[in-house]
Amino acid sequence: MTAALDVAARIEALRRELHHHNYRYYVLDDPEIPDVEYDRLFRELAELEAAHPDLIATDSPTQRVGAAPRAAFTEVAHRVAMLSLQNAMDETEMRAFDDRVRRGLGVAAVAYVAEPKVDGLAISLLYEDGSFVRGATRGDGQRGEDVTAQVRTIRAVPLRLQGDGWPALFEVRGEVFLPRAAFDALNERLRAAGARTFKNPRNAAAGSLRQLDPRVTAQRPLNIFCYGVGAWDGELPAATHSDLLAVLRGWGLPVSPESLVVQGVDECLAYHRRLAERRDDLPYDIDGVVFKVDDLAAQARLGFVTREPRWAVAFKYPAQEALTRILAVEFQVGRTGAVTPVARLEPVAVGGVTVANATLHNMDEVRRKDVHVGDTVYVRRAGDVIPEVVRVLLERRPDTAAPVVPPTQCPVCGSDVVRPDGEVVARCSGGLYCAAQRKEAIKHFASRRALDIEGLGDKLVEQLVERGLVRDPADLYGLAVETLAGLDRMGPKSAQNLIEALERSKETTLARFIHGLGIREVGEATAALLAAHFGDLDALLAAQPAEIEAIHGIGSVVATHIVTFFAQPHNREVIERLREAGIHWPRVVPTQPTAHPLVGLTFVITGTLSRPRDAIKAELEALGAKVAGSVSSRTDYVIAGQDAGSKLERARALERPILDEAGLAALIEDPRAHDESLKRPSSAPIGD
Ligand SMILES: NC(=O)c1ccc[n+]([C@@H]2O[C@H](COP(=O)([O-])OP(=O)(O)OC[C@H]3O[C@@H](n4cnc5c(N)ncnc54)[C@H](O)[C@@H]3O)[C@@H](O)[C@H]2O)c1
Ligand SMILES: [Zn+2]
Repeated sequence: MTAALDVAARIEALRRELHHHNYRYYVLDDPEIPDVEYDRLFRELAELEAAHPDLIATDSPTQRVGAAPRAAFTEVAHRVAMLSLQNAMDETEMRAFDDRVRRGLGVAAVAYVAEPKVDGLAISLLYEDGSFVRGATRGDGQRGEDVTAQVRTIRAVPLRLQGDGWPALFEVRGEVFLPRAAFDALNERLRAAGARTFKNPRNAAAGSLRQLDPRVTAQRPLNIFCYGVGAWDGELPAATHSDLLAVLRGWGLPVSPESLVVQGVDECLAYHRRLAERRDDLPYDIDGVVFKVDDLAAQARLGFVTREPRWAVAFKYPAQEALTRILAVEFQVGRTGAVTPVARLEPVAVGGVTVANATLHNMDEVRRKDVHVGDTVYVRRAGDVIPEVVRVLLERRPDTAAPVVPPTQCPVCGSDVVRPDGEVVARCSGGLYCAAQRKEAIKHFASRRALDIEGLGDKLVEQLVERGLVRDPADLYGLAVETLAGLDRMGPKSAQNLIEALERSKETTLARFIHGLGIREVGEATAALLAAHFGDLDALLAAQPAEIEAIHGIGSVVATHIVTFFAQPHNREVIERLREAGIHWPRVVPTQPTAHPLVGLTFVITGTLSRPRDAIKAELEALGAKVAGSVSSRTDYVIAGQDAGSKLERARALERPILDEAGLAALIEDPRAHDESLKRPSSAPIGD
């Protein structure tokens, strides 16, 4: 007695739950749980109902299709019901389907049409005298939503048919879908706008088509494949489903290029396997292959059960979405120091592979999705992209769930992690030392505009780091000829050349050295300003943020980057070792507030430069110079960019010194050059 009551209660609970999920899925296009979870509940209900037929109710989710139309749309009554499909989850179930079909028809083998089951939503297109007149969603199978205006925005739907021979009135059915790339782009836009994103392309297609404002639909590049017909005036112009598809194609209706006639169940299985291999490469999501009895007369003999035809089956692929638990959130350090959260998952099968990690992008994303360690999450993996945590199931959060705490220290090297205001990405500040950033740091240090180590190309740096010969830029100066000569594509000669280039690079300038350290956002110009201001490295190492920020042309964010960089003990160690290796530079006379190197000099700026003229003007004024609007005999320097016109001509006529941007950087870096140039007669202009 209690057992029977328990069953009835369980059936009731399952129905309530499934109704709720149907509403989220079909009406809101925003499912709470992945399909596999839904299917599990659905199967449990179907089994209980099969064992207790007296408890079946006509409003049970097992007896119906989809959900009733939304009241906001005009309702459309389907002349021929739009049904669902029976499923086969594996080879055994696929063979069982074929057995039922053969027994039903009393034949030894059956020809089927194979069609990819594109993951979108079913649509009915009504044509009258060759013109598109109405589009409708499936709804609950009997009544759908009138989406004519929305369907008109889909370019692939012909508003007027080609050729001839169509009946006065007929209905074609197909699947509207959103290609995966368009789905990614759409979610990106929604995320940027702070709006709710779609879980997958299917929900995005349904949500886009079921927009009350067709202008919104028009912005989403929906597509369609037609796979069948509904109401039809008169005789069908074909005896088989494959011929019918050919007729539709001839009228200009898009049919999947993958559809194919296959003979018997073994060819069905082979087709299913072949398409599985290409699943990730298709530009749209598919969740299986639909096999349909090709002979239309045979289809009619087989007929229907409650919610699905007996002559078709959806042979499913492994689901691309699943539920699992977050065991931990770890932080990975990228090549350029970006620190990214990664979820370690209880391993789960998604899209045919076992997934144990999923990206969480950045801390903003972690907060937006409210991810806690211990949470049950909805993960998705489609195409060849990294699996993603789509959503947290808050109702399944355990009491022990812990918020994600971003690290303050780099998990690789222990340096401080910083995240400047307004930036999304947190970064490790141990650029010179951090193992995750090694290759990039050394490549930059050796580059032409930094220490200019000739012959030390990217490939060679990679080799040196991968073989453990070099861990930071200072290690370069301890390399021996014999070690280098043993590397790929290196001989004794090139090894010797590299050693000599390393030797030459030791004689550099302070600005190049600062630039070579690879401090975030410190490029050549900023390095030159720092060198000019501080004069020597120790003064810079001891500088407070306020002093750096006071230098014209350097903002607070960059000042923070500089101070944080020099505050890392590991970075300092590398700098010390570089100095011990013998790297040196000519002393720079530091800029004193009272003795700016350019005090009293007048500049004129003309032409197009790499930075706004105002920025250069501000920089010059900070160094004590005046910037004038026109060239005269009292002009000390003319800074000329691209396409300079009359001012440049006048400077030449007056024989004033002309500098390009590099010349200006050199002057700021080493103001003594100015004294030199002033000693020269001003009749020797710099530049051409
Ligand atoms: N996650 C949730 O909360 C939730 C809720 C409700 C339903 N669902 C999911 O929806 C599915 C059930 O929905 P359904 O009844 O629409 O069935 P279905 O999607 O499994 O199969 C029927 C549909 O397949 C589509 N289709 C694609 N290609 C086709 C082709 N070549 N020929 C014929 N049809 C083709 C049509 O739209 C058709 O309506 C299940 O996978 C279920 O998990 C999920
Ligand atoms: Zn680090």
